[in-house]
Amino acid sequence: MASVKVAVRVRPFNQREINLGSSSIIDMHEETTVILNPKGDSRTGAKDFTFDHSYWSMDSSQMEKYASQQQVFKDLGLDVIKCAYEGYNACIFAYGQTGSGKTYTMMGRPGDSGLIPRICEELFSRMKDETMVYRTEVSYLEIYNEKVRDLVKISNSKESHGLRVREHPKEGPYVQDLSKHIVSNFDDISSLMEKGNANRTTASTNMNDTSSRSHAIFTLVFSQAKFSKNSPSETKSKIHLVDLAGSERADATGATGKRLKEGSSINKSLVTLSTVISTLADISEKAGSSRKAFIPYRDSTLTWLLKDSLGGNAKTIMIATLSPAGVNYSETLSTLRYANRAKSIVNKPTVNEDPNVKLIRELREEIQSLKSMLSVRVVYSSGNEVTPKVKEKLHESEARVKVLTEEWAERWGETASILQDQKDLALRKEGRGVVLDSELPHLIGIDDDLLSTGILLYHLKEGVTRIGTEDAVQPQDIELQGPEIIAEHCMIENEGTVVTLVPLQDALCMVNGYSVTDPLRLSQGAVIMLGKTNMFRFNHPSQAARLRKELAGVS
Ligand SMILES: Nc1ncnc2c1ncn2[C@@H]1O[C@H](COP(=O)(O)OP(=O)(O)OP(=O)(O)O)[C@@H](O)[C@H]1O
Repeated sequence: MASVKVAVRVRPFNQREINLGSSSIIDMHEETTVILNPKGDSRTGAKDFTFDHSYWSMDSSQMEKYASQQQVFKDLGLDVIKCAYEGYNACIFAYGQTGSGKTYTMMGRPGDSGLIPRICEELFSRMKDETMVYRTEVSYLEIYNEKVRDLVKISNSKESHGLRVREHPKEGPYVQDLSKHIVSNFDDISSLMEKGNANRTTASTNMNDTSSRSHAIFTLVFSQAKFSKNSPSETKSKIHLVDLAGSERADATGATGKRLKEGSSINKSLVTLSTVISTLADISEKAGSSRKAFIPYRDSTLTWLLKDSLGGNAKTIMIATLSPAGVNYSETLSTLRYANRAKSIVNKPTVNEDPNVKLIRELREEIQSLKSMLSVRVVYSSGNEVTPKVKEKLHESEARVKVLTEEWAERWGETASILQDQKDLALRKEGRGVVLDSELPHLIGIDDDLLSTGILLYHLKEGVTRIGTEDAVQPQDIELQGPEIIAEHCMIENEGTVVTLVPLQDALCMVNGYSVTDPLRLSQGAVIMLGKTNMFRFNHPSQAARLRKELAGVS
């Protein structure tokens, strides 16, 4: 059980508020936030709220009071990193009036990054255990007018503007056909983030020049696996980092037409969020009551997708952002009340251990206890008829552990070797297909065996790649079989931009249907036949990119 952690943060005055001559209505002392009613007197008009953190970020020149992006990250971001490495799901969501600093807190500005980039950077900098295999997958979506849109993989098809939310019986709600990207370093994440941010729906409103009109959910799925002392461990943590669209009043934003429609959709999600939060808070406050309350997760796309983060299997942090200005008193008070309510929500986070690994661990525990049971029986009651049954159970469990461990190791071995190549090779989901991106020149096997189902991709490393059979005296980098393949058949020399096929000892080599006996420079898309049955397509990604550019310049 873990209560939702709640923080509030007040930003500096913006130009509009300065022009209006606004005075500050927010004060903070340690964890307490005090809001003054600009119309009341100091005695009757002050209300105070206590949170896990109250961040005063109004004026960076007041160093001792000022809460920087780094401070917020240290308190909240590091919690998320801890969850990721322990295998818990985590969620941070920023809530607040439009223009109050949600995007600044979550994403930040160039040179002054917010929680999301800092969390991603720290996640990678902690991947130090060399015996561990790490896997990080990213997706980025927005919910705009209640529809889910992929922010990284934008296509013009109608479907990508309204992806379906579905629910997996074990893994919970997910977005069907959302693109997922395996990333191997912070730069990979950064470029996805930039792409997604540029695609996010923003607009200028009276309250904020670049107001986010959508709810944005940046999701990291972080897995770790290790095989040590003959036993596997594998955990998976899902982290949602959420920048909500602003809560707003139509009169304050001056919204009409399209902006008003956005406002009502944003509010539909926020109203449902509010109902979900208050129902969950009621449940926790009336713990022990036998009545089962209905929680309307499905009433909005946002709450449905965040179901696990609200009252479920996740450690959740809410950060409520505030304007300091008196003109925003009622909005700010309502944000504080909302945040105060969220403090009561109790989640039920558990470590997400791979089910097979869990089973292996439990069986090992059982084996241990069976063994100690046996040793006690041997000492005190040998001849007892229960012993054969215990022995049989022990053998069964040991055999089962062996099989499960082998299966797991094989599966992880494959994943690990793909991840090893990850710098050059990226597997991404696109629509219903999977796209394999590689930056290095490579050969793709074109198999004429109707029954073969795998895809063969051979990277052509810098220097020489030897191709032949396993019988060759010198070990070959690519071993082939089949008619007319000789022990040392050919070499492929990769000198960066130039890749050359070098046939050896009259070996049967054909390129684009022509027999080749002398070294030949390969060009993008060439079809290579080695022997009578081994056919490959040659891809040179950087050459292809250059050709694409040239073609675009021509048309
Ligand atoms: N703590 C802060 N320190 C300095 N500037 C801030 C801070 N918080 C917000 N700002 C600035 O205030 C402006 C509005 O902030 P931001 O866009 O983050 O608001 P928002 O809550 O995301 O708004 P919306 O809901 O309309 O998207 C931006 O120019 C941002 O840089």
